[in-house]
Amino acid sequence: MSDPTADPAALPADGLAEELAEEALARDAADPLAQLREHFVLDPATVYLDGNSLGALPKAVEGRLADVVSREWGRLQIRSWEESGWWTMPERVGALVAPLIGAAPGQVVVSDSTSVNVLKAVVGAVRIARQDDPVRDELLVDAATFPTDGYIAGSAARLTGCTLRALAPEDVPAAVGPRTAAVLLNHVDYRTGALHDLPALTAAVHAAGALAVWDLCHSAGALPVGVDAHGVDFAVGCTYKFLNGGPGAPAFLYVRDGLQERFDSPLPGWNSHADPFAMAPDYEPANGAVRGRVGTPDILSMAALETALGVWEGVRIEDVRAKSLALTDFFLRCVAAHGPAASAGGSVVGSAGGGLSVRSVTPVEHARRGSQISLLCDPAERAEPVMRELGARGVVGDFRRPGVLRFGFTPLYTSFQDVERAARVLGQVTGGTR
Ligand SMILES: Cc1ncc(COP(=O)(O)O)c(C=O)c1O
Ligand SMILES: Nc1c(O)cccc1C(=O)C[C@H](N)C(=O)O
Repeated sequence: MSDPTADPAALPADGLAEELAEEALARDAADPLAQLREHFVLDPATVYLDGNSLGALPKAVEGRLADVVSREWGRLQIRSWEESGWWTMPERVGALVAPLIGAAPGQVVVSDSTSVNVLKAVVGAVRIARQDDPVRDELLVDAATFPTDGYIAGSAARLTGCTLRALAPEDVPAAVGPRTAAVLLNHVDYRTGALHDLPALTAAVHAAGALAVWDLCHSAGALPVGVDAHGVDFAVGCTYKFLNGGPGAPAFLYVRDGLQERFDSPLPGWNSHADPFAMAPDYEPANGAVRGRVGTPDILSMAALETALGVWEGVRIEDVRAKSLALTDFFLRCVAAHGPAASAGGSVVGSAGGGLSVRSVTPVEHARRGSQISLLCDPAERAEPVMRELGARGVVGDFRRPGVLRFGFTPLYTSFQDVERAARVLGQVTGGTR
């Protein structure tokens, strides 16, 4: 078997494709997480590399939803708020997400969408920063952020009277200062798959006396986050990507223990009231993670998510990370092997017939890589038809303008054979394969 850490350009050309196929088989046979794939509904004819957008369906979800619909809703009806534990689901499901992001109990609630939780977290953070120091009137945001975070940060700035400044995450330590109230950053960049240095950036934000809000959409369930260990103040994230909760599954909100009593949510709905059924005219916030709730939870989606999270029982996020890095390393090697490959600036470049080349824009260093590989096509206009053709040949990734092919790797169900096949088909589609 080839050395998995070998430089792709240094591998022998002859028989390389066969070697990689054999290596994939051997690595799947040795993979300690391999049996988890059995928990998912997967089409054997398709390689699914889009779990960074919508995770695959865990098999147990269908039965759970059938039961929630027919028994809990159909027969128990309104009694289910108590008898089926519907009312406390946001905290209960939050407690299942907590260990996956390194949070001790009582700090995570599952509720609403990530977009909505960004508003709660950013406004909440600015309000706390202002309690300590009213002069703080600046909000910093990752310039390359997923758009919803930028739009909502803009609204949060208007609501709180802050100015909003967009900048690259690596420029935060130099930019954050005595006027900064809060900084909103993405742990993993949705387009490039770059992993930002959460511990160092959080420390830099704190050194300036500001609060750090992290969007964990592309890291929760893909790698260890360590929110408690690194002193993160607020965090939000999707549950329909690497946590496989299903389309539109409710998002999570983390509020650090030490800030919970001071968290003044901009969306103080009746579900976060200390005594919701008092139906009191005045708002009195509940304590703990419940304070992040707003209105009636979406029980069907929440039930799907709760069951989906059952797959994680006994799974260590460190093992998931190790497999994720092995999968992405292997993909880069296979992509290089299936197109005439060269190494350029540390990134794999495959250039193929018809003047098409692909270049990885995902950092090579493990410490800077999430669980996806993004290949930039040159010319960019070829990316969309390439992804369409990949889909037609049973390889599902996605495309982001201007010319990025995104491939997401979910260690719970992605195999090394999936990776090898995807790269081989990509080579065929781009015209560079052996
Ligand atoms: C980084 C990031 N933040 C937020 C979102 C979206 O959140 P919502 O579920 O509210 O659409 C996504 C993906 O859709 C995302 O990738
Ligand atoms: N949430 C999505 C949706 O409702 C439709 C299509 C895609 C999505 C996504 O999750 C996109 C994803 N956040 C991204 O990284 O691009």
